[in-house]
Amino acid sequence: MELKIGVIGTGAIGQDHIRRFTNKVKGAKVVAVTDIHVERAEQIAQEVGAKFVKTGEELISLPEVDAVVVTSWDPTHEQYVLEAINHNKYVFCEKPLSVETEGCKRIVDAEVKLGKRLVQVGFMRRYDRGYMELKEIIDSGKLGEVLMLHCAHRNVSSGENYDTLMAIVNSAVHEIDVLRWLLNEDYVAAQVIMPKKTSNTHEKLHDPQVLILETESGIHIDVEIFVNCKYGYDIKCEVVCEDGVVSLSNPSYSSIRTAGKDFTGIPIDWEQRFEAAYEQELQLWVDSVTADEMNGPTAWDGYVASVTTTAGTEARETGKRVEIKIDKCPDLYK
Ligand SMILES: NC(=O)c1ccc[n+]([C@@H]2O[C@H](COP(=O)([O-])OP(=O)(O)OC[C@H]3O[C@@H](n4cnc5c(N)ncnc54)[C@H](O)[C@@H]3O)[C@@H](O)[C@H]2O)c1
Ligand SMILES: O[C@H]1[C@H](O)[C@@H](O)[C@H](O)[C@@H](O)[C@H]1O
Repeated sequence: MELKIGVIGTGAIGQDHIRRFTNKVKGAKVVAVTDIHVERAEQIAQEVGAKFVKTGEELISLPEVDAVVVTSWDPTHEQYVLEAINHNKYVFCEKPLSVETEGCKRIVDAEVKLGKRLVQVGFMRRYDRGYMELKEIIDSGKLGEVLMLHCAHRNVSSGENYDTLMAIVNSAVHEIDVLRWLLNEDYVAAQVIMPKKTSNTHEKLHDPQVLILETESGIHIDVEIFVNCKYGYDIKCEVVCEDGVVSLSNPSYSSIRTAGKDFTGIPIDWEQRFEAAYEQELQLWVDSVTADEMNGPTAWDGYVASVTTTAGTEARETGKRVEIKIDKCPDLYK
């Protein structure tokens, strides 16, 4: 039996996910879509044989929709996730779970009240082979204790609507989630350094920024966020341990050597860099919904990410080291 999915938001990643559900993921079918950009959504609905509906609320209430995917703009996520929980339906929500920590908390409270986990957050890096290998090496203890992590999150360019706030809330949120998963510990403090601003940005965006995090055991993490780096989509993560260093490398299957130089490709965007991770993420989500048991990144992970990004924002605004205080984790998420 196929899982029948409704997708809210048929923009860039919404279309990518619809394509994956249609062509790659086994056991699922997109049966309904909605977007405020009606014409495009209607066309996509027609292409995949789905129904177009006018609103997210209407889509969630359709009896033929078993599970919901939220790929609309950040500020709309919370309302649709809460609505799906009200309808007792599984929901996959792209990050961030909510633009406010209080919003994430409302979602966590709704799940706790229901006594069941229905939400998965789109932190796809946990499904990337590179990060999985780093985790395996760290967990094996072969290199001793982890001491420091040096990371970079570089995008080729950012749009006019991408502002200073988003560097941490929209981009570094991926590192915030995946590094916590990698190290199996939470953060205790954040600081932000604002280096010299690139000329390839606009007035509302200070680019690059450096986010510094400290974990419970004292591990130091620095994350460079540079979203107009121009040359490629470059995600770096170097883990410095007591007895060695382990680093992420970009997936690359060939290189060219000529005229005394060695050229290796760099992915151009997140879609290319994390293609395999997105596919695995959605396949495992479909499998877990079908088995009626969630096992991906939870609403609690979305909440912790939000507490951390909020502390990062405060640290940037005040120029101070800000402590990160996380509520007690409810039993539902242990
Ligand atoms: N995991 C990742 O790597 C990743 C990558 C890209 C985007 N995202 C997240 O996915 C979301 C979408 O990003 P995008 O790049 O596809 O943006 P986008 O602007 O291309 O698409 C968003 C779509 O949502 C629609 N929309 C907005 N409000 C709506 C509403 N109330 N009801 C229905 N449709 C609505 C817009 O019309 C648009 O078509 C964002 O939250 C973003 O943070 C995650
Ligand atoms: O929304 C996108 C997306 O999450 C990408 O994975 C990230 O690299 C970008 O910086 C961000 O703007």
